[in-house]
Amino acid sequence: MAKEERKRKHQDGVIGDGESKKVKKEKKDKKDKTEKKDKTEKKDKTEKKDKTEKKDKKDKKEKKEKKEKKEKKEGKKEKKEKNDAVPKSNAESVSPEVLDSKKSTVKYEQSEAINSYSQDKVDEFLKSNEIAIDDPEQTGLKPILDFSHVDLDGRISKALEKYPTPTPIQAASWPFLLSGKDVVGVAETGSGKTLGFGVPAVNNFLRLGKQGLKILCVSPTRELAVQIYDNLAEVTKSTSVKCTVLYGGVPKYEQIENLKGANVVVATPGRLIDIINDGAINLGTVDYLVLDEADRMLEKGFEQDIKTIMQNTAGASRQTVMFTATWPKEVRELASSFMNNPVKVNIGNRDELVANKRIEQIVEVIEPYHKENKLLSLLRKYQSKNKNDKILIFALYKKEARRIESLLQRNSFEVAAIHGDLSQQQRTSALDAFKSGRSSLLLATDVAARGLDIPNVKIVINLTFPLTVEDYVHRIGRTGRAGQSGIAHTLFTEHEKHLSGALVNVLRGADQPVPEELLKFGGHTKKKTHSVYGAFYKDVDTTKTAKKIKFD
Ligand SMILES: Nc1ncnc2c1ncn2[C@@H]1O[C@H](COP(=O)(O)OP(=O)(O)OP(=O)(O)O)[C@@H](O)[C@H]1O
Repeated sequence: MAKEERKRKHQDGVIGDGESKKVKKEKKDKKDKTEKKDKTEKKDKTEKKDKTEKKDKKDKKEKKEKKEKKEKKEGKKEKKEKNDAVPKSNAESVSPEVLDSKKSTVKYEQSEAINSYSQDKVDEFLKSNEIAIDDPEQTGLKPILDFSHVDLDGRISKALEKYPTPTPIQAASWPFLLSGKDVVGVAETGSGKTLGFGVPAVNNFLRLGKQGLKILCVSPTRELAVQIYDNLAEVTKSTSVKCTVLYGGVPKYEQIENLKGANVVVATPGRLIDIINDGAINLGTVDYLVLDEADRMLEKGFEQDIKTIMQNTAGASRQTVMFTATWPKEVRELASSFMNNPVKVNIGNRDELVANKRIEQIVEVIEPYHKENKLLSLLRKYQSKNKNDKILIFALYKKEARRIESLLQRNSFEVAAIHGDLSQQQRTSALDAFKSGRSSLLLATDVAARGLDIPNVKIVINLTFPLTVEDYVHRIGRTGRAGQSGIAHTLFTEHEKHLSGALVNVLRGADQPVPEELLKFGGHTKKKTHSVYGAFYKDVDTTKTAKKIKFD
């Protein structure tokens, strides 16, 4: 097992539920394999004869399939040539637009309001919001600049009333999602991605009079699954659409009961597969599948689960949607193997790893043994400014989290904690206390790094740097959400020096100051440090000589 993967497994909740089951299953599979081997050898002899006969048949079949494939390809090429004939900048001429997607039932009509605005206006909007759209079919669909520009079911529009305008990721991705296209949406943390994929899903469900279980959204952590569920339940509250959520750490019975009549399921992969194996859910009708935090879902720890889930859904007629704030090159190929000609909507230059620019990033290079005292003084400093400012502290491992939790308690800090040694009930109530403001300090492992939308987190403190710089971007993204500002204060030690180059790039990319001490690790910058993410570093200035930090 790769070192990084092993490290991940020591973290809590980041790896999917049902991990131990997986190991048991592997053992069982191994045993079964040895038994099977003897049988197979005997069988092989008899089969050899049959095979020769079958081979001839197979060859004929393959020839036929090849021919069909070739014909199909030529057909596609013809279609592409047709699309290429529509100039990108001349999208108005396609209006009024009724786009039949590959999913025959889905229709999206570009509204008069959208048709009436000029390409210059569109270009200006795309430019000022740093939106890049890569549409392989060149449909020329324009972004929506206002909620009224899209014909949403009235009950959904009502749920959106509290928001003034669509966020850039919503504006740019909705036309494609409503058209039934596969979409990869990459946008900064806290930029409204949940409604980005949720609203079109529910709208098409209602508009097309769908029935049964149609929408499945898979998320890497239990807390995030619950949050997505809450969002979708809010959007659908005055409709007959039934949403439900499946996650581990709590009894299955009630969740299975709730599946009856569900149209939308939000789930963590481990519990979902468990319920598939119980035969208690049929995903065969699912035609809208979302991977939230998609890069995380495609990492090795989840990859096989995702494949299993995909195989259980409606296949060819499935619309597949992946949303994320970080999109390392290394997962893109795998992602595209699950998708059909996806449209890529990129907000900000997300080909590079970029943090939310509204977050003030402070990085202090310190000696490891100073970390705990430093944490205490930081907490005093930030709490003296405003006692009620919410502060989220990240530790790397649950063992560390436990130690820090008691350190804080000994020093009279009231802290809620969320890590894998706690029961799901304790995790949920700690998160609730922090969300509601009853507790202004939350100590967490990376189980809380991704996706959690906690109002008014003012400060994120990284007590220990995460395993990857992507995780860093997600962690600090718990502040500065929905247009607000925030502070991320990171303690960086020699133990993480292999990530210094990547961190320098993130700081520079967000116009943040780079401490001298961090640059001094420059000579140690490695090109590849994570088995999945691989090299995502730009070159950094390594001309400064590295000064070795001494440890006692
Ligand atoms: N159109 C909108 N206008 C203003 N706020 C919005 C809009 N859409 C969603 N929001 C709010 O923005 C906040 C962040 O949204 P969300 O949790 O979907 O972010 P995200 O992009 O998924 O972040 P992450 O990458 O961390 O998962 C939420 O509180 C949500 O209610």
